Formats: sequence, structure tokens, C-alpha cells
Amino acid sequence: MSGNNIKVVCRFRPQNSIELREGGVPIVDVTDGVSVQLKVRVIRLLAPRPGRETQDMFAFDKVFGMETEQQEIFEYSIKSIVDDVVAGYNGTVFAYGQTGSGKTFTMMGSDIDDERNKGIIPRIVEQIFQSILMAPANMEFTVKVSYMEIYMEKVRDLLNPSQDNLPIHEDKLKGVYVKGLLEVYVASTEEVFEVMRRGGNARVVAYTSKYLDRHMNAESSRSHSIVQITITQKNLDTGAAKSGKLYLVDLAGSEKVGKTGASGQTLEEAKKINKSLTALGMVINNLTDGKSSHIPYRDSKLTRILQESLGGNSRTTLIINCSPSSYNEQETLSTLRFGIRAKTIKNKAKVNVDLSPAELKALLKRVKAEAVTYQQYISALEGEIGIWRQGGQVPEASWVTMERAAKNDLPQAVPQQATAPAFKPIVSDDSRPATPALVLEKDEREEFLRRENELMDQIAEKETDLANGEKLVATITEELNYLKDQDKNLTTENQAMSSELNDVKHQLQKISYESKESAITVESLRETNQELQAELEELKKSLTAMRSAQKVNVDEEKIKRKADKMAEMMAGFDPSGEISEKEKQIRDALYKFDLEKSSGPISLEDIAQLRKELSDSKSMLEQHENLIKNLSEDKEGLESKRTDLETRLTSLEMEYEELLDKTIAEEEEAFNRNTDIAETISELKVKLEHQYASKKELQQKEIEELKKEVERKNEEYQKLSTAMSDLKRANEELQSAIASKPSSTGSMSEKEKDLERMRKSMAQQLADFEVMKKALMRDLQNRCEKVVELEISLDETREQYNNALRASNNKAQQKKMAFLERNLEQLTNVQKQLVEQNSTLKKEVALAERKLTARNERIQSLETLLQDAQERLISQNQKFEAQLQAVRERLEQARTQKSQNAMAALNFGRIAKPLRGGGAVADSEPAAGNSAAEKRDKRTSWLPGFR
Ligand SMILES: Nc1ncnc2c1ncn2[C@@H]1O[C@H](COP(=O)(O)OP(=O)(O)OP(=O)(O)O)[C@@H](O)[C@H]1O
Repeated sequence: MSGNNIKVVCRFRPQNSIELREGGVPIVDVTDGVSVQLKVRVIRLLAPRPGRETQDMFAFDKVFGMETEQQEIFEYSIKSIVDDVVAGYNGTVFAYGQTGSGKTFTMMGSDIDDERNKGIIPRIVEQIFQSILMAPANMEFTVKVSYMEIYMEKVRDLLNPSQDNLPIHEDKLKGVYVKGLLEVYVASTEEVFEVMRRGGNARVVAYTSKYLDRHMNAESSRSHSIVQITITQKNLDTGAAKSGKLYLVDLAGSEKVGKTGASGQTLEEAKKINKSLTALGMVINNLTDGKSSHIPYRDSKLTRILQESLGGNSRTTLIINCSPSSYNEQETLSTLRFGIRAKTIKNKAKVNVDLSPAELKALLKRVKAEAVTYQQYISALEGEIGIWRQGGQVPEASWVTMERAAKNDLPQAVPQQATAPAFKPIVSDDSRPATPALVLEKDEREEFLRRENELMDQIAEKETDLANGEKLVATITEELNYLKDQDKNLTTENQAMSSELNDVKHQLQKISYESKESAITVESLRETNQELQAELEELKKSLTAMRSAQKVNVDEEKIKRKADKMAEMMAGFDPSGEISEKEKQIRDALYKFDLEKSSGPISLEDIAQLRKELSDSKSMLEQHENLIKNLSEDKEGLESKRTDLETRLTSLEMEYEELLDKTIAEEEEAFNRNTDIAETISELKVKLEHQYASKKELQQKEIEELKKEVERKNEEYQKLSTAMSDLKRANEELQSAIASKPSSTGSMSEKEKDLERMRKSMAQQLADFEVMKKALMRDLQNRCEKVVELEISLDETREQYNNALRASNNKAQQKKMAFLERNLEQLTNVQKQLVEQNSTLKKEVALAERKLTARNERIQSLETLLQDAQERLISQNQKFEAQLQAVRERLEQARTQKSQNAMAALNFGRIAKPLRGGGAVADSEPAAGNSAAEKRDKRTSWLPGFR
């Protein structure tokens, strides 16, 4: 075991594009390869002079300039560490620097296939397997790899990412270690790369690309990654074993929080990362200031894991990566200062050996001898002290020393006080008694420290458990809150639904109430309707009765009037029964004539009588002719009167029409706004016009008939005149016959014959006359009837006309009539409306009933739904609880399975694969190497994020 300083090397990368764009210039000067000079430009803002330059010099074990190759770095700073680890030492390689300073480039490189640019880790792996190959054949090696990351002060196993908060433990044998970290056995570089590829996939990298322009690197690693390679070797001949552990650490960016522009969660993260780096700085400070007895390894996970690497059992190399640019001069300065401080740390590296039995025996023997020597030395010292204490003197040549004890050359004079106490308090007279200081043996102290560490680990573990428990409690509380929220929501929904239900019920009650009300209204309306209908019927009946009574009266009056007129008119014809009388006389005369003829010749008296009678009949005929003349004159007068009446009627009709039009127009104008009255008037007008037209037509027909009748009468009159003239002629003939009778008695027979003939013709004429008279009388009667009827109808028309005139003139009456008609109409309308309302209400009632039934059904269905929903909710709740439980269990299973799977995925790493040194596996290596090379050819990128 020997004290050795941490090796610190410094590497500058070339300026990147951001620095160039921002106008950065290289400010580093690497001249001798071990020191770097930084030209820092200080601008005095107050003085208007250009800035002055100050020069800082930093010396390291090695300084690599911007153009340094990866191989060079490896050769100088790393290769020896690999050899040490293979030899059984612990080794650590740190890469420290700001984001984008080239830490990952240095550790991993840009591409594994790129022989030139691959980083130190692939080179280390290759070197390890190379060293194993070079080892003696009796040496058996096992190589284990683990890969972890410290993110937000949590240790996460990158080969088993479900383990994201692993505890750190320490024990006597293993030292400080991460408990539960997956260690994978590997037998080739390819397997190591595979392990690292898998681990790299799980790395947490926060991209701050949106800050790229103004700030730092695009892929800013926010976590510390640690690759741990453990090499164990065993001498198969002696059984002696050694193990070396190599930590390859890519630290997170060391820049100040503000520089990355990170904020929010990233800011929180940066603070925690900074905490780790601050703790690292504190550990380095305390290790190097020479005063501090306490090293705060426990302040962060990083320093705790790397405890042995800093001031402990490790050969450590720190690579500080810097930017050469003026743009990052402050970060570069602080990085360089960090490196300078770390350089003074002293480590005590030792080989971690497991001795063989022979070695152990030898060691025991040696230790026992040493123990005897020490025992003798102590006894000698105690003897010497005893002399001194008793006030005696011991010559300097006899003083007990370790060398003499080792040579077994101790003076015998010194009394042996084997039973002397280990220490005695020194009592001074002039001072108060001091508190006895317990001097602990070194082993005891170490034991105490170890115990303390163990206890601290237990505390840390408990804290983790506590944190996990708290997390679980938080999750459960969250779930509980969620469930409570759900419950609350459901209760609210439930309440809302019940209030809705209540509303619906209220509505239902209201509807049923309204429906009852409507039924009552319908009933009352029906009754009113019936009453109105009855009233209407009565009115109609009375109206019909009145009309019929009026008609009967009118008819009776008409008949009576007609009879009177006829009587009056017929009284004018043959008032004294003269015609009948004369006719009778003629008949009598004819009879007598017949008798005389049968009895003998006619006497002169008889003839005189006959002549007298004849003259009488002649005068009567003249009278009759006069009467006929008078009648015809009367008829003409009547005709002219009728014509007058007709013209008057026509003019009156025209007047009436004009008046009617005028009145209607006035009425229309007056009742312009009242459509009902206008309608009534127009209807009335139409009715009247219609009535008037029919009447006019009737009268026209009658007039036509009368005209025809008059013509016929004329004809009859002509006939009658002809008959009269015949009678005259017969009479004249009779007179002449009478006159000639006394002079010609001889020709009596001839005269008799003539008389006979005359008598016959007279009888014939009389019969004709009789017939004609009858016909005449009949015609006359008919004509009289017609005239009477005509007069009556004329009177009626006049009356009607007067009525119409009165009606059109009498506004009040008209209004009344219109009002009455309107009333009637309104009543009819009301009746109609009532009937309609009734039917509508019936329909509505039916509808409302249907709706009511539907609503009842809906309510029932809603209630069922509500109940269902509640039941479902309860069952869902139960199911959810069960699911939650199942999910928890599954999660637990998955976690365990995942860890098992992770192990399974890296199945090549579950079993230790001993490798023989000196060609024990060299036989199979070329083949493996070939396949590895083949695999490499196929791969373009072996780690995510590597270009
Ligand atoms: N020595 C170098 N030569 C050429 N390019 C380099 C060198 N060092 C770094 N780079 C390039 O600079 C960029 C940033 O480097 P890298 O990712 O290694 O930085 P980092 O310090 O690991 O950043 P972070 O802290 O964010 O992980 C990369 O593109 C890398 O290829």
C-alpha cells in the first residue's frame, strides 16, 4: 500500500460551432504538455480603455491540446489504470467539465467502429480482455459489468431500470456498494458493448434544444453515469485471488444553473445535480486542505459511491474537459481550478487480495512473530516508563526502540511490568483534573467507523423505505381522493337525477291536474254547446214557424184578394145577364119556330114578334159589339198601363240598382274595417240581386205569356167579330125574308125551306156562339186571373222593392239586420268553434293521457336506470378496488419479472464465465473476434445518441 496522488489530466476540445458563431476565440496556450496558460480578458467597464489581459497558469499531470487524439489520451492517462485493476487495484476515471466540453466524447467516443474516435471506455474494455489474454495460463479471470446512473440524487440501475432508487451499503468485506445493483458477467468486448448499449437506452437525457442558440449543448446530460467493471482473478495453482474494481464516471455538466437556461423541472434537476457536484467539490476541498478530519462523503450519492476513489483505496484519474474558447472562459477557469484542487488528493491504493492458505499461514506466522516483538517492545517500554516515573534515569543508549525490539536487543535492566495499566492520568498540581481521554486503538476506530457506516446505511435504507412508504401513502391518498371525487361526482349526479326526477314528478302532477281541469272545461263547454244548440234550434224553429205563418197569411190574403178582384172584374162582364137573356129569347123563338113549323105556317104576329125580337137581338148585338169594343179598349188601356208599369219597373229597377250600389259602396266604405259587416252586406246584396233577378225573370216570362194571351184574344176577338158579322148578315136575311113574306105566299114552301135552313144555320150559329161564348168566358176568366195575378205580383214586387228601398235606406234597420245576421253567424261560428274546441280538447286530453303514460313509463325507466347506475357504480367501485389491487399485485409481479427479465435479457451475464489467462480462451478468441467484427460492420451506432 502506498500513498499516491490523484492523476489529473486536462483536455481541450476544438471550438464548437456555437462558440465560433458567438465570435469566441481560443484563449488556451498549451506549451509544455503539463501546463496551460489561459489568457483572460478583463474589460473595465468604467474606463473607456481597451481591456487588459491577465495570464493564469495551471499545471496538471498532462494537458492535452485541441488536436489531441483519443488514442493519446488513453495511452497516457488510462492504460496504466487498466493494468492496475487487472493487477487487483481499484481504479477510477472521472470525466469532469461543463456541458459540451467533451466528457462523453472522451469517455465513450463518437463511434465504436471509428478506430480513431472511439473513446476510452471501449479502449479500456479491449485492453482488459487483452490483458487477460496476456496473463499466465494458471490465472482464471471473471469480468462483471454493472451500469448505473445518479439522477436527482437517486441511484438507478441502467441494466434494470425498474430499480430506480437503489440504496448504498457498506460492509467489511465489500466496502461501499450499491445494494441490488445488477452485475452482468461478460466474456468479450462485444458482450460489454451490448451491456452498455442496453444501459445507454435507459439513460435519462434532458434535451435543452430550445435553448441551443443562446445556451449550451443540445444533448446536455443531466445525470452522472457510472460504469463499474469488476475483474476477479484466481491463481489456480496457489488458490490466491485478487479483485480490482474500475469505475468509469461521466459526470453531469458542471456549469452554473443559469448557463443552460434550464428552468422548471430542469432547474430543480440542475440544483440537485449541482448538489452532487458541490458535494464532490467539498469532499475534494476537505481532502486537500489538510485540516478537516471529516470528509462529507455522505452529502451525496455520488461522493458516497466514489468514496474509495477519492482519498481511499483507488488509483484515480480525473480528466477535466474544457472548452478552449473565450466564449466559455469562466466555465473553463472554474473547471481548471477544480482540477488543480483535486490534484492534491492523496489516495492509498492497495491490492485487494484474497490470500491462499499457504500465504495465510505464512502471514499468520509473520504476524505472530510481529506480535511477540510488539509484546516485548511494549514490556520494555513499560519498564523504562516505570523507571522514569520512579524518578530514575535511563541512559539514552538503553532507551527502548522498535528497531532494537525487532532485533530482540532490549535491555534486561528495564523492569518488566506486564500488569501495568495501559494508561495513567497525568496529574498536575497547578491544573484541575482533566477529563480522561479515551484513546482508541486504530482497529477499534475502524470498527467504530465501519459500524457507524453500517448504521448510517441502515438509516439510509430505512429512509428509502420511509420515502417509498410515503410515496405509496401519497399514491393511495391520491387514489382515495380520486375515488372520493368520483363518489362526490356520483353523489352530485345522483342528487341532480333525483331533483330531475322530482321535477318530472311535479310536472306530471301538474299535467294531470291540467288535464283534469281541461276535462272539466271540456265538459262545461260541451254543456254550453248543447244549450246553445238547443237555443239555436228553437230560434230556427220559431223563425220557420214565423216564416210559414207569414207565408200562409200572405197566401190567404193573396187568394182572397185574387177572388175579390176576380169577382169585381167578372161583375163587369154581362152585368144584367142580357146576353143570356137574349140567348134565351132566341132559343125560345127558335123553339117556337120549330113548334110552329111542326104545327103549321107562321102567323103574321109571330113574324112581327120575330122581327121585334130580331131587332132586339140586333140592338143587343150592337150593345155586345160596343162591349167588346170597350173591352178591347180596356185591354188596350191595360196593355198600355202594363207597358207603363213595365217601363216604370225597369226605371225603378235601374234606380234601385244604382241606389243599392251606392248604398253598398257607402256601407263598404263605412264598414271598411269591419270585414264581417262587409261580408254580410255583400252576401245580402248577392241574395237580393239573386232574388231580384229571379223575380224579374219570372215577371218577364209572365209578360211574355200575357203578350201571347193578348194575341190569342185578338184572334178570338177577330173570330167573334166574324161571328157577329155572320149574325148580322143572318139577321138582315131574316128581315128581308120577313119583308118579302106577305107578297109571296105561293112560294111558301120555298120560304119554309129557307126558314128551315136559316133556322138550322141560326141554331148552328147559336151553338157556335154558345161554344165561343163559353170559350170566351173561359178565356176571359183566365185572362182576368192572369191580370189579377200580374197585379198581385206587381204589388208584391213593388212592396219588395219598397222593402229593399227601405232596407237600403234604413241604415239602422240594415245595421240591425246585419247585426242579427252577424250574431247568427257568430253564433254559428261559436258553435263551430266550440265543436272544434271540443274535438281539439278531446284530442289534447287523449294526447296528454298518452304523454302521461309515456312520462310515467319514462320515470319508471329512469328510476330503474338510476337504480342500475347505482348498483353498477357500487359494483364498479368494487371492481375498481379489485382491479387496483390486481394492478398493484401485477405491478409488483412485473417489477420482479422485469428484474428477472433484465437478467434474462442479459442472459449471457447471469453465469460467471471464467476466462483463462495466457491463451486459455485464446483458441476460441479469433472466431469470436471475427463474429464480433462482423457484428460491428453491421452496426452504425452502438449507443443511442452517439454519432
Ligand atoms: N476533442 C474533441 N474533438 C472533436 N469533437 C469533440 C471533442 N470533444 C467534444 N467534441 C464534440 O463536442 C460535442 C459535445 O461533446 P460531448 O457530448 O462529449 O460533451 P459532454 O461534456 O459530454 O456534454 P454533456 O455534459 O451534455 O454530456 C460533441 O458533438 C462532440 O463530438
